[in-house]
Order: sequence, then structure tokens, then C-alpha cells
Amino acid sequence: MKPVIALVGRPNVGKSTLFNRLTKTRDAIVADFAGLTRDRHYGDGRLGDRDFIVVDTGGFEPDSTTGIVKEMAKQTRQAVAEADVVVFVVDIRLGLSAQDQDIARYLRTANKRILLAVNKAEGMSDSPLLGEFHELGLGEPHPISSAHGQGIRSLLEAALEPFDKTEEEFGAGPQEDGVIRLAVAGRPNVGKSTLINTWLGEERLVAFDMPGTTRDAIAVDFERHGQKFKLIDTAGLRRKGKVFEAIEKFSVVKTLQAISDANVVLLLVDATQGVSEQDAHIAGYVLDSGRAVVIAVNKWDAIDSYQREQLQRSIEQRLAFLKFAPILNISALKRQGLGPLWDALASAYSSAFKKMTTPVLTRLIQEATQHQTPKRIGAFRPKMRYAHQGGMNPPIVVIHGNSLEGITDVYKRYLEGRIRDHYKLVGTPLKIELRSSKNPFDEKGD
Ligand SMILES: Nc1nc2c(ncn2[C@@H]2O[C@H](COP(=O)(O)OP(=O)(O)OP(=O)(O)O)[C@@H](O)[C@H]2O)c(=O)[nH]1
Ligand SMILES: Nc1nc2c(ncn2[C@@H]2O[C@H](COP(=O)(O)OP(=O)(O)OP(=O)(O)O)[C@@H](O)[C@H]2O)c(=O)[nH]1
Repeated sequence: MKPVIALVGRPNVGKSTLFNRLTKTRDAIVADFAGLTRDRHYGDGRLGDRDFIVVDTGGFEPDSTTGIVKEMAKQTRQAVAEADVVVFVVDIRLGLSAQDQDIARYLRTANKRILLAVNKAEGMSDSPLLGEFHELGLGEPHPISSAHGQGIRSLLEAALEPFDKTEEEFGAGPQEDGVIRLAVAGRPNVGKSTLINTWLGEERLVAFDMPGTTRDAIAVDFERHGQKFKLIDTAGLRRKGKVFEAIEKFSVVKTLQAISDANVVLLLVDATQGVSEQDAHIAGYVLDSGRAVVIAVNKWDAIDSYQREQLQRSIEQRLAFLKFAPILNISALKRQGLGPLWDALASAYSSAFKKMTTPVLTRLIQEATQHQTPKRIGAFRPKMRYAHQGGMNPPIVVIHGNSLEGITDVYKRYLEGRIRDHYKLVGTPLKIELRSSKNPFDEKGD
């Protein structure tokens, strides 16, 4: 599982700036789409080949007892509880404050790995001002400048140090071993546990590991018609373990971790509620992850035909950015639509791991160009030469050529459509990467 880093500190010390710096290195699979709501409090980060999740918290005032401030403190506590590492951010220009002392006192009791980041320290890495932060009793202060990107790498290295190298901690990444790693995501009450209990009542349960610690995900292995599945970290089953009774019902962190450990995500939407803001958020995380997706509208039995029509339209609109995902209507309670759902999950998995050869991909892009030439931008017309597969789950197609920076998003989508049609890809995003030869003059004339 990806380690989780929570950023904590009083308002205005630069947490959001640090968050943006830690998360912007990851390139999102697609650009902005209408309807895609991104949550600025959770993001994916990467250091070398190590992935992690960053959680930004509102300004933290541990003793506040009222209104919105109290709510912020509650969310911060949850973020700390779910984190593997807490980065406590302070401001060197304002110096150590009583509030910092309060936060430090709270953090020392939280029983977590804590790193102290002294922000706004550009050009001050040797400053004697750093010394006073030792008082917090949280170890060596790390001088950083979030705004200027100084000291960030060594802070991250220290943060991720306990997770070094063990592949398990970072998730083995997408694997194709015939076992479909499946995460069921959806907001509380959508019917996750009903669906899972229905499945597990009907299919052959192979193994069920109760987690030993909060870091372990629950994984349930089962088989259907000879196809092996591994169900990852399901909220409904978690409820039965008495160890976890105190955990919030819905956790973004757990959802993000489960999504990144999965090959295929089943996104459940509640037919009686429509697509909520929270559904759109979860869908946004799924999109960013690059995982295969199937959308199932549960409780289909509970709405009438007029509502069904309305709902279908609103799903198509609000989740338009997941239009590669098939949408199925099911009733977990009445056991309806479950056969087609299995088929959709299996097709999404095989699409995500589709093998695409260089000759076929190259032929596809050549045919696409013959059919519709990319527009000339400036002096050069983009010229695609060949394409090969660069990854799976999601499938990545890398196209090589000249002046490819001139290829527009519209043209990219056109190429994507042609590749999708040829390979009959359903339920998986497809990523296209363009690599231009450095100097178009070098190959002029051919
Ligand atoms: N000089 C300097 N200023 C910084 C640095 N990082 C952030 N700032 C500035 O500090 C101010 C607060 O930054 P934010 O990132 O919004 O702080 P925050 O802790 O997220 O604040 P809240 O959203 O109120 O919790 C902004 O004006 C930033 O430009 C830094 O490394 N150096
Ligand atoms: N009509 C109808 N009700 C359903 C269906 N599936 C679940 N429900 C009901 O929806 C409610 C919530 O179901 P749960 O399975 O507990 O939902 P959950 O997503 O696991 O909820 P949390 O555990 O709170 O995250 C229960 O009252 C279920 O009986 C369905 O297909 N049709």
C-alpha cells in the first residue's frame, strides 16, 4: 500500500504550497474535463519510483471547540490517525509560537512518525533561527522552502525512509497474474456491504485475512466460474472487525489506497440519491489512478421508470469524464444484474492488460494519419513514425515522431478512439504519450 503523509500546522505556514509541490510531479492521465471535481486536500506524489499519498489539513488549532474550527480539528485528527508519517509545518519567519507548542504536544501523543519541516527558509538553511524549533522535541528540524522547492527532496527521503525498498509497502503496481484485484468504491450507504455479502454468499470464498494493524488492507480471495478475484479493503467487512469500530465510515485515504492497489474499480452509485458531489470526487480519484473502471448503479429496483430516465441522463453528464466506463444497473439486494456485472469487470480487466504489438500500433497510427492528417503548427507538420506499448493497467501507447508537440488534444482523442475501436477496449483509460525526436532538422527530407 502507498504510504500516507499528512501535512499539519497552523494556518498560513505554507501547507498548501507544500502540498502543491509534493503532488504536482505526477502527471494526471487526462487534462481537465467538465464535471470533474478535484479535491485539493488529497493528492498522489512520487519520489523516484516511489508513490505516496499526501493529505493536506486545514489550519489546525488543537483546542478549538466550536463550529468550523472544531470540524477542521476533527478532520486533522482523522488525517493524523490515518497517516504513516506526519509532516508538521512551521514558519521560520514567524518563529516558534504557543500554538506550535500545542500542536507539538498533541502530535507527541499521537504515536506517529513525525517530521518537523521549517518552511519559508529559502536561503536560511544554516540560520540560527532554526535552533529554537528543537524545543518542540520532535527531532532535527528540516529547513525547507515550499515556494522555492528547497529541501523538499531530503524531507521526502526522510519521510519515506522506513518504507524503503519493500515493494509490498508501495504496492507491487499493476500485475497480471490472472487474479482480478477489485476495489469497490462508493459513498456510505450505497450498498457496498450488501453487494459484497451477496457475492461472498454465492461464490466460493477462498481466503479471508483479517488485518493485524490499521495499515493492512483487508483482502478477500474468491473465485467465480474459475476466475480468481481479490477484493481489496472493503468498508463493509471492516465493520465486523472489532478493532476497527472506531474508524470513520468513509475514508478517502482508504479509498485511495484501495484504488491504487486494484486493477479494476467498481464504482457504486446509489440510484435513489443520484450522482452526488462525493461520487464525483471518488470518480475523479479513480480517473487519476488510471485503473480500469466499471460503474454500477445500485438500488435500481427502488426507482420508477421516470426516475430511471432522469438518472441515466444525470450520470452521463456528471461522470462524462469516465465515459470509457460501462454503466450497469443492478440491485445488490434483489440480486439483479449481477451476471452482466461480472462480465463487465472481466472485460475491463482484460482491456487493461491488452497486449498491443508495435507493427499493429504503427499501422493503426499510419491509417489514422491517412484518414485525417494532423494540422500543421508553425513551420512543421507533426509526423508520427511508429508506436509501441509503454505499459499496462492503464495501457499506454507511446508514439514516436517529429514535431509531435503540435498534436492537439482533439487529435489525440481521435487517435485514442481509433486504437480503442481496434482493440475493443472497454472500461479502461488509454494513455497516449508523444515523443518527438529532438531536432526536426535532423531528419528533414525523409
Ligand atoms: N517566503 C516564503 N513564503 C511561502 C513559502 N511557502 C508558502 N509561502 C507563503 O505563505 C503564505 C501561506 O501559504 P499557504 O500555502 O496558503 O499556507 P497554508 O498553511 O496552507 O495556509 P492555510 O490554507 O490558511 O492553512 C502564502 O502567501 C505563500 O505564498 C516559502 O517557502 N517561502
Ligand atoms: N432497494 C435496495 N436497497 C439496497 C440495495 N442494496 C443495498 N440496499 C440498502 O441500502 C442500505 C445500505 O446498504 P449497505 O450495504 O449497508 O451499504 P454500504 O455501502 O455498505 O454502507 P456503509 O457500510 O455505510 O458504507 C441498506 O439498508 C440496504 O438494505 C438494493 O439493491 N436495493
